Parts: sequence; C-alpha cells; structure tokens
Amino acid sequence: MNTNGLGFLLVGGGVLGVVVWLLHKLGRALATIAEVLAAAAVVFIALWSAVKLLAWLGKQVFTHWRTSLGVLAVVAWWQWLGWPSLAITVGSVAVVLVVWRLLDVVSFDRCCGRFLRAWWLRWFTYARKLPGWLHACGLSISDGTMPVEVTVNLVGRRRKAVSRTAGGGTAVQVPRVLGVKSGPSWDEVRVRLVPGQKPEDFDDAARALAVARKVTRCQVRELEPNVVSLDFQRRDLLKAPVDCAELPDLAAVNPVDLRRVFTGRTEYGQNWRLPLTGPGAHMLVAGATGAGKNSVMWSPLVSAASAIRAGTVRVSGIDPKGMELAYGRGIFARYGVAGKEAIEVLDDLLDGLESRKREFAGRTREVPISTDYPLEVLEFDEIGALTKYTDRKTREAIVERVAILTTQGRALGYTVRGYVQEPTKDTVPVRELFPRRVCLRVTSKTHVGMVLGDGAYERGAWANRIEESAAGVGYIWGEGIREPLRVRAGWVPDETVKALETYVTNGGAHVIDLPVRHGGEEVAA
Ligand SMILES: Nc1ncnc2c1ncn2[C@@H]1O[C@H](COP(=O)(O)OP(=O)(O)OP(=O)(O)O)[C@@H](O)[C@H]1O
Repeated sequence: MNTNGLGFLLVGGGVLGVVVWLLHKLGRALATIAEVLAAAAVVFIALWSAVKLLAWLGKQVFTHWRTSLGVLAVVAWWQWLGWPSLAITVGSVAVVLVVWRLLDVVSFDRCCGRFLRAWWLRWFTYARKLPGWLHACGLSISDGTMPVEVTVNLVGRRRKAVSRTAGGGTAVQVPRVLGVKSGPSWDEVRVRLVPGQKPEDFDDAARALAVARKVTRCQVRELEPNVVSLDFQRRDLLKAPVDCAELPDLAAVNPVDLRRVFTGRTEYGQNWRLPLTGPGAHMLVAGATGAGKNSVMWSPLVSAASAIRAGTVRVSGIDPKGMELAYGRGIFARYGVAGKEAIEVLDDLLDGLESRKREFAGRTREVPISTDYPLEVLEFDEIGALTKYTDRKTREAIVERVAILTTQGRALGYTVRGYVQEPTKDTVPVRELFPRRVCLRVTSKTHVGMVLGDGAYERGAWANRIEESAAGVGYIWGEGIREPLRVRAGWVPDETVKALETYVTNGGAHVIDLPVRHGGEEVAA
C-alpha cells in the first residue's frame, strides 16, 4: 500500500467514526424524545380517563340521585360511625318493615314496599336483563349497511352510534330503561324507543316479552311518541273466583258492621269491604255486559243477611230487566221493573225520607239505624235503562228522585247503589252524586276516567283490559284509596240467592205494598 492509499484509509476511517458518533448521538436524542412523548401520552391518557370517569360518575349521581345519596349515606355512616351501628340500624329498620308488612300489607306497600320493589327490579332485573330480552324479541336496531367508521387515536377508539364494530360484528341500539314502577300485581317499565322503532313493534312483541320475563301477560302503553310502558303482570291473586260470605246460622246471633260489609277480595289477598251506610255508601258500579255487576250487588247483601233478616236493613230493588233481582224477589221490600213502578219505589222511599227528616230534625245529625228506622238500601240495576233509554218525563222524574236520595239520604239512613253498563254522563246524569264507584270490565279506556275520575287510567286502573273470563274483577279508587286497587267481588251462585231469600223471608222480612199514585194523589192499593 502506498502513502496515498494509507492516507485515504485514515480519512475514510475518521469520517466513518464521526458518522457513527453522530448517529449514536442522534439515536439517543430521539430515544429521549420518544420517552418524553410516551410519558406525556401516558399521563394524558390517565388524566383523560380520570376526567371521563368523573364526568360519568357525575352523570350517574345526577340521574340516579336517590341511589347515589343512599350509597353515599351508607359509606359515610360506615366511615364515621362504624359498621356495628350501621348494621344495628339497618337490622332495626328491616325488622320494623317486616312487622309493618305483616300487620298491614296495603299501607306498607303503598308507602314503602312498592318503591323498594321498583328500585330492586329496576337495577337487578330490568336494567340488566331487559336489553337482552328486547334484542331477543327483535326490538333492537342493528344497521349492517353502514360503513365501518372507527377512529383510533391516542385517547381511545371512537365509533358512530350505529356502525359495524371493528371486529366485523354489527353495533346494536337497544331502547333504554327510563324508570320502573311496581304495583301489587304489575310492573310498569318505561323505555325510550330508538330511531327506527315504533310503539306498534312493541305491541307485536308483547307475548314474546311476557315469555322472556316469565310472566303470563305483558301489555304495551304508548306514553309519548318515543316512550312506551311495558307492563308485566307478575302475579294475579284474583285469578280464581272468590267465594261470597256464608249465610249465618239461623240460631246464631250475627252482628253485622254495616260500615264494612264483606264484598270480595283485593289484589293483596285481603278482604274487600264496602260500606252499606255512612260516608261513601252510595255506590255506582259500571261494567260491560257480563262484567259481574250483580256479584257486587249480591255479595254485600249475603254478608248483611242477618241484618236484613232482623229488619235493621231493608232492601228495595229496581230491576228494569226484570230478571236479576226477580230471582231473589222476596229479599226486596219494594220492587219495581218498568218506569212507573220504579217511580213508585222511589216515591215511597222519598216519603220515608221526608218523614224521617221531620221526625229527627233538630234532634240528631244522623238517624240511628234500628228496626224502627232501618237502613233503606236501594239496589238500582241497569240504571241507564231508566235514566236514558226511556221517555223524557219518566227519565226526569227518576233522575230527580235519585238525586234527592243520593244527596240527602246518607244521614237519614238511605243508600242508593246503582249499576250501569255505559257510564257516560248522558246515560247517568247523576253519576257524580255517587261518592263510591267501582269500575269492572269496560269496553273503552275513556270509561275508566268517567267512572273513577281523571287520571285513574294513568295510575293503573286498566279496567278496559280485564279479560272476559275475569267476571267480578274491577278497580276502586278514591275515598281513602290512594292508588287504584284491583278487587274481585265474591261470586254468589243462584242457590245462594235462593238460600238468602229463604233466610231473609223466614225471619219475617216483609214486602211493602206500595201505594198507587195517580197524578200526585195517593190511593191505597
Ligand atoms: N264475582 C264473580 N266471580 C266469578 N264469576 C262471576 C262473578 N260475577 C259474575 N260472574 C260470571 O259472569 C256472569 C255474568 O255476571 P253478571 O250477570 O253479574 O254480569 P252483569 O255485569 O250483571 O251483566 P249484565 O249487565 O249483562 O246483566 C255470571 O253468570 C257468572 O258466570
């Protein structure tokens, strides 16, 4: 090798060394920058996730403030006062609730039980399982036609609400649970529809939803254009017919509390009692044909049999059909079928009312019920037949007399109980004068409000949904009942009506011969 070659080799080696040194420096600088960037990214992602978590928590606390406050209170208690005092308090509250429930299930459920149950069902049944049921019943929206649109960045992966997932599956939108209400027999689950759904889709899937929930019935109510209520019937204590009271022994002494006469059962499995006297005794029962109006009539009469037999209760009947009451004709002291006879019955009752008024005015504020002054109960079957579907004169006369009896009768010992198929104001102009109403199966949702008052349907009195097979089932509301209560009247078979007639007439109940009136003059019959 000559001198030139050696010099070239030395220069080349020196340049290579410098390049390697520079690359080394550059690599280290880049590695440092990458480290700093990675550390910054980790910190940023951690901070971002913390902010997101806080935002989510804030939203949960805001939207589910009761649950959040409850949890917060429990945690705070545990922290500051210790778990023994928390356990003792929770245990004591549980004991109080159990005792309350055992003593009075209705007030417990009304004030407390239904809220606890709704909370439990919302979080542990519907929020967890309903999306799956809805999806399985075809009530979700999945869009397989839209393109994949997934954005991946440093702070996570973002995708459109309706889009295919990165894995090739299809994203699904399921209606969201907005709230749960729980009654003694039904749960109402409000859900918000997703775009692309309509309430009718839910109607079609109601049966499948009931099967998914493992209940016999599910009904759908449209609350808003995009909100429906899925109503699941959890249980039905009124499925089987309820027996009416037994007729008492002839020899036994059977005092009857006429303010609380056994009529049937409530959906809580408790006795349903109606007053035959006192506040709320005048009663209007509405129900389509075959709804079981007559069992609401007969059942209290069977329960009050001994009082009727003893003469402290006297029953009169107006029976435009001439069938139902005629079957127990002997039970009724006064009885009328057509318009003229009905007016005679009403006039006779009004005469008694007037004479009681004269006798007791200034002496007492309420006539004491006795055999001398018996409780006069008027059973007015198919009241609409005589307050609408008859000639105008008869109609007006009857409406006027019924109005007097219902407005003045209570303190004087007169009670009117009317039964109607079509509860419109047109059919029963005196509808509002009956303080107690019972709504059996009706043909229209609007009838529910007409009978039980505004808001009754919205609060769960779904009398238009009662099945035809459930005769005697209905709803009561008002008069101290805060939520519509489902009830079933005791079934009174024909032989019991006959036995009641025999029981009552053997005891000396007498049939009053009504005076025949012509143009206001009285002629003894
Ligand atoms: N409480 C009840 N439990 C079980 N079944 C009942 C009850 N009440 C009525 N039913 C059944 O329903 C049928 C019709 O009842 P009911 O005659 O009382 O109806 P309604 O409302 O008076 O009808 P209509 O107005 O046509 O006379 C009865 O023959 C009986 O089979």
